[in-house]
Amino acid sequence: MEKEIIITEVALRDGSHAIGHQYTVDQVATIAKALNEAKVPYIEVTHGDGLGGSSLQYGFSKTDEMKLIEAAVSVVDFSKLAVLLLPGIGTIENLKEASKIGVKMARIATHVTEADISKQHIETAKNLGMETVGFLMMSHMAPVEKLVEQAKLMESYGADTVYIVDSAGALLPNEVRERVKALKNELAINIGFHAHNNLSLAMGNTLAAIEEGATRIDGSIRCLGAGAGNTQTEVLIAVLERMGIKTGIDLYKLMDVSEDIVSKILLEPQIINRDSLTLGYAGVYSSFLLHAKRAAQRFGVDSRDILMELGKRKVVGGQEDMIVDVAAELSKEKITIG
Ligand SMILES: CC[C@H](O)CC(=O)C(=O)O
Ligand SMILES: [Mn+2]
Repeated sequence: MEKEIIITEVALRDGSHAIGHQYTVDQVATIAKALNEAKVPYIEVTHGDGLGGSSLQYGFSKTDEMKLIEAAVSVVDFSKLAVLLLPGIGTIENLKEASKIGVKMARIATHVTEADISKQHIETAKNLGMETVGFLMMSHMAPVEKLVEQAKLMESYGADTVYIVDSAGALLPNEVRERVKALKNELAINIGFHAHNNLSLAMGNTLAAIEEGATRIDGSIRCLGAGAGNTQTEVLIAVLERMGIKTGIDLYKLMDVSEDIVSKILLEPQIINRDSLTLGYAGVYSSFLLHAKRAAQRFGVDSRDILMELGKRKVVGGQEDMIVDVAAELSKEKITIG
């Protein structure tokens, strides 16, 4: 049977981390329109930390995300809009509002061991008639059996798809393979994969996931995502075409969106530098990058030391306040030793 891979473009959500949540209505409308013309099936738009993410803890958005979602909805006639929601940050009310605006897919994200908190949100999204995804973040932190157990919970709540999310870009190809294989064996729903390129493994890991049966794949155009970014969408489409795998996306048009539009809004090109590399090496949430850089500057310490310590303490999403605590502790040690 011919393989078909369904892509979700996440630059307008995951990429929000990389630009400090500064998207404007104009930028979102222009990019969404161009992605729609390139026939990208799903486009995700929200604050980087999902609906309701705009806050002191996660960083304030320049523009109300509902305005961004509205702008995207108004320019698409092919692509479907998706939102991310982390229970505890986003609310059922946010979900209802997004659905009313015209969002067709809800991706409910939890830490890999906390799927049980997604029940109410998955069920509500289903009742609203939305396609529903369970998004298991920081998947490298749980053994395969735990991941399967948690994915089964999301399936039992009604999720149409469960994603393995390599939030830290820390998974190795063999670890991706064993995770996808186990989920394929144990679940009846679609399996998805979301990568980060901190160890330069996003493409390799994505191909490994596809080979093991994942059919829902995330990419960010121009690599515009947290940390070193995600699997670069336009590159992935070219590779998949070479492999004879269909996505329905127009490669030339996507290249043009990357080159002519998205490159212009990047603060700096998405590269693997010492900070993003340390995220993957230490197994730290990619969205912590800018917070750690700011804390390093404020306390006069090396951002890599902060990230390594966060990795050692197994800090997870929602514990962003720990970044400042760790930086302060490291600076105190420095003064004491010095
Ligand atoms: C904070 C939400 C996070 O950015 C979701 C995601 O894309 C990931 O865990 O990689
Ligand atoms: Mn991500």
